[in-house]
Amino acid sequence: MLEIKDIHSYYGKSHVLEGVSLTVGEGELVTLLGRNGAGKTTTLKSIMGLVDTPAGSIELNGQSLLGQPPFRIARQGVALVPEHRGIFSILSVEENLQIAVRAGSRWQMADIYRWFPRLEERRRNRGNALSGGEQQMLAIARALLNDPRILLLDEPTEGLAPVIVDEIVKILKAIREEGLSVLLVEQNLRVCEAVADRHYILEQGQIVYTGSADDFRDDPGVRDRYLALSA
Ligand SMILES: Nc1ncnc2c1ncn2[C@@H]1O[C@H](COP(=O)(O)OP(=O)(O)OP(=O)(O)O)[C@@H](O)[C@H]1O
Repeated sequence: MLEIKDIHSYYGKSHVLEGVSLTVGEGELVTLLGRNGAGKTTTLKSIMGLVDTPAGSIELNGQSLLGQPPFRIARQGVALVPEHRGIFSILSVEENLQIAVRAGSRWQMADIYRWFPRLEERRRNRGNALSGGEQQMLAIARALLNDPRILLLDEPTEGLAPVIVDEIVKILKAIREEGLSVLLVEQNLRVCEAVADRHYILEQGQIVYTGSADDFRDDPGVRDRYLALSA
């Protein structure tokens, strides 16, 4: 499905990703962990064509994404939900969703309201009247309406109250059950362990660990070595 091999990414002269390789299989939910500044967001941006990635390869179902403009990458089935959510604050929830609806998409408004009853309750509220958790749900819902083949999520639970985090976990599990592939950047280990099939850890622009959910759970040393400061 998604196959990244040995990518190098830069901000100007600053060499941030130094040979990152990872894969996300069909229907797999994979997390990308690591301390602040490790390069997690940059990895998602590299997939989406938003940073300079002059070396390596990025393929979705065998088709190269590298070097294509972001709108083409989106059309090929990659959806990014960025950390700052990217919803329209002056539009209502319903309007935010309507402009993302695509004819022929696997998911339509009715599906979204079934998955996110809270968004249906709030459908006439403007984006800027929503809580952080509701904004996050709206951003995920908009991405789903685009009918992606893979969803890239950047810290969807950051700054949210525990009860809302639980709702996001439920949504992530539902997305996984639908068979959608997901690459999740997340600092909350409880969330990662609740939903993931596999984990990668990034450190200073390099992958330093990869393991199944079971391997990761059974090896607390990994956490101490690579994540202790941010967990
Ligand atoms: N627009 C930018 N211009 C220059 N350097 C940047 C830019 N964005 C990020 N960086 C640098 O790239 C490195 C990786 O940043 P990145 O945001 O990918 O890390 P991260 O693992 O997502 O961390 P965080 O959890 O803090 O978001 C950091 O050293 C950061 O300072």
